[in-house]
Amino acid sequence: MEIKQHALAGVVEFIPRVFGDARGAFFESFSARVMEEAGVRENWVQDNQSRSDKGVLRGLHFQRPPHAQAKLVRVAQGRALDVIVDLRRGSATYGQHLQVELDAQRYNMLYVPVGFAHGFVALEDDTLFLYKCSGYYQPSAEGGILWKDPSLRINWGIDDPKVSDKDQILPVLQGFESPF
Ligand SMILES: Cc1cn([C@H]2C[C@H](O)[C@@H](COP(=O)(O)OP(=O)(O)O[C@H]3O[C@H](C)C(=O)[C@H](O)[C@H]3O)O2)c(=O)[nH]c1=O
Repeated sequence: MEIKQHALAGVVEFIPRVFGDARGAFFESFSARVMEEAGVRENWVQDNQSRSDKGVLRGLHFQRPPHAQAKLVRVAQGRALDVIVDLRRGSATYGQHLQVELDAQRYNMLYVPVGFAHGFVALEDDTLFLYKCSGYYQPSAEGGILWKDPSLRINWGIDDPKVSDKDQILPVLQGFESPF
């Protein structure tokens, strides 16, 4: 397992060893020991899975404390461009974002600490997006930032994504009071 510390403090990418053979492929999709080695210490309490066709964009979401969630995200089928935005008020990289392509060839995974808004756009049909959460779903604590906020300068690589009505009315970062 390759462990890559990204420029946004605390964000870690895991690139597992994938064992291919004539039958297909195998890889370890979660190891508490590897998390410990990487300094990731979370109590994962909920696994989520969503399926999205090409062009579907979900995000940018978070849950406010005390229901904030760290996430460990990966793609089990297809490909997605994952995007996280640093909303930690004390962070030197506040408002900055990171993009990581997740796919079902390398099976790379991204650890997203508490304090980030998270979203992705599916790059292929039938993209299966799986993620662990360190907090349970709490609808009343849901918040987010508008995916196309011009101040974020995110290049999603797609002009007209399919976005839920709920996500189309999320606030922009300017004037936003981060809860982190
Ligand atoms: C997130 C969630 C949703 N739901 C229900 C609520 C709705 O009836 C339905 C779809 O929810 P939503 O439209 O919020 O799903 P996404 O747009 O994929 O939301 C996710 O999108 C981005 C990528 C994230 O990082 C978050 O984990 C999450 O907000 O599933 C649940 O029952 N439990 C849950 O944990």
